[in-house]
Amino acid sequence: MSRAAAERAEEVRVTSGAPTLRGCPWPAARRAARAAARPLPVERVELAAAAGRTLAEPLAALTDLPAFDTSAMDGWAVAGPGPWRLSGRVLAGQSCAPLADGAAVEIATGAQLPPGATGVLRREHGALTELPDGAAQLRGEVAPGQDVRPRGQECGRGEELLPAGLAVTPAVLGLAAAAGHDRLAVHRRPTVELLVLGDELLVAGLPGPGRVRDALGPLLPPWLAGAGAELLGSRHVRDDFGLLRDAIRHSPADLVLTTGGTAAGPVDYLHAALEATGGHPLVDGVAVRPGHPMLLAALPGGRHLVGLPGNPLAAVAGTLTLALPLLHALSGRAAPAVGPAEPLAAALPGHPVDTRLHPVRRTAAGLAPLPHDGPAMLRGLARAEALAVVPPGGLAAGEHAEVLALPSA
Ligand SMILES: Nc1nc2c(c(=O)[nH]1)N[C@H]1C(S)=C(S)[C@@H](COP(=O)(O)OP(=O)(O)OC[C@H]3O[C@@H](n4cnc5c(N)ncnc54)[C@H](O)[C@@H]3O)O[C@H]1N2
Ligand code: MOO
Repeated sequence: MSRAAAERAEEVRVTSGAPTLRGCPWPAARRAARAAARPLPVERVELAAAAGRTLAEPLAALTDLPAFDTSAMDGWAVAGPGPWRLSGRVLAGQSCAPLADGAAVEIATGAQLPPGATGVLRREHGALTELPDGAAQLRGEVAPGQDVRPRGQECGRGEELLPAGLAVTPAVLGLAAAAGHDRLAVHRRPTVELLVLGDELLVAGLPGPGRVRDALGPLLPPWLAGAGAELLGSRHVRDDFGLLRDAIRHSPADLVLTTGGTAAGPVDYLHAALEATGGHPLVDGVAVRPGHPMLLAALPGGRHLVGLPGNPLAAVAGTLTLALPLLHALSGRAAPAVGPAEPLAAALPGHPVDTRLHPVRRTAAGLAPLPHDGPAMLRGLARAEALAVVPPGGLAAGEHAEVLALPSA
């Protein structure tokens, strides 16, 4: 089969996929994005390469932690009740001969406790005197087991430390190393190509008559990276049907993310380009403000497209509603935990039928709505900690709102 014929066959398959949700309720759109993809294949990679990916298997301890009885303080390991006769020293990384009752050895934090030791006397709590034979005698109070981290205190060998589906953060890397891992089983990173549409956009300098700065080219990549994606590239595509069609058709990315061109303006070619490339809309418009023209589509070759509206706050809504849930699904990442609903410090008016997403900050009085929340504005978002989810009809002051955390970068 020629490449063109193969592409056509694939296009037919995509077109006969799931039904299109049009103008669907906001919660259903998020669920549809999450359900649109399966996790990418599993790879075993070195720890450094696993950062930012997602655990494909539960992380089990390969050893007891600590792996040996450990001194938690600098001082002396002692055996039995005092006073003790002092001899020698054991440092971290060294091993030491057994201690008989009445004996003590100088010990460093992290050193292996000698067999027979019953506790550790901190340096600042012990007093040394000289015995008639010239040896040192140690006095002090030590409870049994004091300042000892016993073997297996944190976990036993084979114990599950973390579940699959967790993002590999720096803390996860540290724990994996501590527990004896050299490599981790993680999902392949989803790849993304960002296509920024709009002839009016400037990438540098001052906005001028009819010209606006591209706000989404700088805003989106850190969020995509934070979601575990690999950005293959970010480029501007002129308002030209053929250029957009070809950019979508030939993108090698798992997710083609576009900004602008979702509505019905004279040069809004996204829907037509999607159709021409054999894409099948899964979600076409969502009952949410801002952001209602956002869309999600299946593309030939198992790829996906998320179309973010051009207005920057609407694009953010589309990112949170469609792009990030899809990326989480591809990465095999568990959905971020939804926090408890929080009380509002002031009323948040609603849309008659759509969900609203409103930038908020947490204050002592509750969630404070931020001004400058228009679809074309980022001033409110830039100070926001989260977006409050406002159901149709709105919420009064004191009522509780679900909050959508802004993604980490
Ligand atoms: N007749 C209708 N017109 C519009 C509707 C509608 O329902 N009926 N919806 C409006 C809504 S809501 C939105 S949101 C926008 C969506 O428009 P597009 O996705 O087609 O985006 P553009 O037309 O290309 O741009 C809209 C606006 O955003 C600015 N923009 C675009 N990209 C960027 C960027 N990267 N950085 C900063 N600003 C950007 C662009 O200059 C426009 O001002 O459609 C409404 N119209
Ligand atoms: O999605 Mo539009 O930005 O609601 O105005």
